[in-house]
Amino acid sequence: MTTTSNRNISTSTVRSSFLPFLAGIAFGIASSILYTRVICSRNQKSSSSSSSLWLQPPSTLPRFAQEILSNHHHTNTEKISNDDSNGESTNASSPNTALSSENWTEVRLREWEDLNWRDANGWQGRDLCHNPQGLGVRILHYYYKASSKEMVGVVWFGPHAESHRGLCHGGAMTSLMDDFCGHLAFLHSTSGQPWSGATVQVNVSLKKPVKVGSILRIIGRIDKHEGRKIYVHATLDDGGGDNNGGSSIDGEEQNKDPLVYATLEGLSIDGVKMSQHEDPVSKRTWEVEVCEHSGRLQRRDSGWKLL
Ligand SMILES: CCCCCCCC/C=C\CCCCCCCC(=O)SCCNC(=O)CCNC(=O)[C@H](O)C(C)(C)COP(=O)(O)OP(=O)(O)OC[C@H]1O[C@@H](n2cnc3c(N)ncnc32)[C@H](O)[C@@H]1OP(=O)(O)O
Repeated sequence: MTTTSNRNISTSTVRSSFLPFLAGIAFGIASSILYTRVICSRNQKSSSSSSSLWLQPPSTLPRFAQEILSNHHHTNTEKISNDDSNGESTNASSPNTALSSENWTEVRLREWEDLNWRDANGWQGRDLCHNPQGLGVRILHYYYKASSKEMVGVVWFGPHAESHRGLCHGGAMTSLMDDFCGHLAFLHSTSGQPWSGATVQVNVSLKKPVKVGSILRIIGRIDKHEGRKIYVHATLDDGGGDNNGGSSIDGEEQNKDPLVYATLEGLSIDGVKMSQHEDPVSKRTWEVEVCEHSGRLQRRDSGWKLL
């Protein structure tokens, strides 16, 4: 009898001390599940929204960029030559007014777009300014006009160009200027050889901080060609609209004076053979033709015809 009652007492004591313990464990598990679900989903939401915002340029480009793109429809084919006419008008107007002309050609290099081809043909990595997956500074489009030796580009400053909080590194702007100077010089090069030339001076004046995520315009021209020296002037600006990743759609914004972020005085040397490959890739030529998809005139390298 005594034994039974002792057992009953001890069982009920165990139960009464275990129940709160079990309840505590259950509560703990439930709260940690709840915490994980709520907090993680919140984190996932914020990280997925930031990645969709930052990992690609915005799908709607600012007005100036849309205008640059829409002004380059063309229906004629023409054969490339290294003289300045190229069947294009000889209007030596300022870069801004020249944008209304149809005689700009989009510049396309296979090594910027076809990464498998790039890897198979001796490149070791990705282009600093033209990597289609790049998150630093990325040139989305370049247009060249041989008659006036001008070029214009649409540029995206991605999340990996950041320096000060929310603002881009001056080196991102300078890399862009280096690329612009090199391309303008090589497009105009007398040698006609691919990748034959080098930028030797990039004097960049940084005028305003660029926000991460901005889409800006780079526009410039060859000022002087003295022997092998090609002098380039360029401006990085907002194209006359809102620079914050998308311009205002109303017409007033469009007519504002462009906000200048940086200017370049650059020098490239024509005909320098920087890399010593001797293969069909190094013997490419520029070709100007209408793109079968967009109907737009393009200046692209003949490497598109190589396997
Ligand atoms: C065809 C279609 C198919 C498609 C093909 C694609 C085409 C590609 C198109 C687009 C791609 C564009 C990609 C652009 C990428 C951006 C550009 C870069 O990143 S380039 C890499 C960074 N730059 C360097 O690494 C240079 C380093 N420097 C050097 O290696 C040497 O300085 C070199 C080889 C350039 C010197 O060349 P020397 O020896 O042939 O020439 P010397 O005689 O020294 O100079 C010639 C003239 O230039 C002046 N000069 C040279 N360097 C100078 C400097 N730093 N400042 C001022 N003047 C300089 C000299 O005083 C001389 O002038 P005086 O003729 O005597 O009046």
